[in-house]
Amino acid sequence: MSLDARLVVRRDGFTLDAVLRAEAGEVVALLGPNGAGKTTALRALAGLVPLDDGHIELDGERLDDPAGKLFTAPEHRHIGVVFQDYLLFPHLSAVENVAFGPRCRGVPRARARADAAELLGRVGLAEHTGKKPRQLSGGQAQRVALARALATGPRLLLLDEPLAALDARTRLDTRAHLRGHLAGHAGPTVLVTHDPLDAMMLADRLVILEHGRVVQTGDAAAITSRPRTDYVARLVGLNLYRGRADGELVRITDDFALTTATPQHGDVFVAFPPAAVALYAARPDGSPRNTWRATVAAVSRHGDALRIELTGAVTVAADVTPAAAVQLGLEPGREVWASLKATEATSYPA
Ligand SMILES: Nc1ncnc2c1ncn2[C@@H]1O[C@H](COP(=O)(O)OP(=O)(O)OP(=O)(O)O)[C@@H](O)[C@H]1O
Repeated sequence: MSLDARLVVRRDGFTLDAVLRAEAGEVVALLGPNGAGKTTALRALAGLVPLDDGHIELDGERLDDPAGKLFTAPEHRHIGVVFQDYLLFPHLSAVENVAFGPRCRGVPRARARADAAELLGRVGLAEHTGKKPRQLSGGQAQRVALARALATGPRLLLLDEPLAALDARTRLDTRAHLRGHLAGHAGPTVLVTHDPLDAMMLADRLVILEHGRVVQTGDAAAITSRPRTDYVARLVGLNLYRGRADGELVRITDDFALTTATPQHGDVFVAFPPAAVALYAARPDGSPRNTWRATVAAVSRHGDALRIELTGAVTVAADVTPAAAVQLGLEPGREVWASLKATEATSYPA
């Protein structure tokens, strides 16, 4: 069971053109900012938005192929979908909601109900099978929606912002459970989210979508250590620059260069965490490399630290302790010296 798709959907002022592949049992997260095209991609996979070009192939079977005028209706795709707001039938109980799909496919009532009850038990809702959606908490409704999507034995499972409707506390618990439930699905899973934590905790692989295009793909470790766009760098909290490397020296602009720990040649990215940037009132002694003058543009709270946005030869974020911020008098307009250890800066081919 595998998914092989190139999704092309054209709209006024927006084009989605994304290649998406997922293996059996693999969970792929489509992650991107608002308007990147995540929902459009998911709806195209589900057959709710027709492709303008490209193809969708599941288990080697072509579902959609606009060039060959092939389109498979949503109900014939064998795809399970968990929508963002779950879309449970309000007048049906949890067990009836889950049994609905199999009943529509001709499974006898008693059998469908027994299977549905079994599925609800698996997602920890054995005690709640008779409840209507309005009698369920957000986290419980989410699990009913998941059980309903799995009830027809789908070849592909799609989840649209599966945790977005939940409060922070429920989200934490549900995220942990959801990961386990997804592992029980034999086919590929594609989930859409704009929350990097959801993506990294739930998915085996991340596909980053920006402006309708795939800009980066890889597992969480690869993406977080080697971001390739500003969006991804901000997501994982790294400073990111493009430059030209000649050995350890990377020229970022005409009058700014950084020394890194990783010799490269040609076009590269340079990344380092804000905590690797140290700030001083006067030019620090003994560390001539990677030291530059900067001006504080903004100060904000970031966990236990303060995040200092600096302008100057380059724009950079630095994390300092509140004590250091007070000592240095860090406030917008303050001039400081910034310093970065070469061992903290990584460069990799662009
Ligand atoms: N039915 C539609 N008709 C025309 N344009 C649309 C339609 N739906 C979405 N769009 C546009 O397509 C683009 C992608 O939207 P989409 O909802 O897929 O993005 P998204 O990544 O899911 O964003 P969000 O995280 O905000 O849900 C946007 O520019 C949006 O305005």
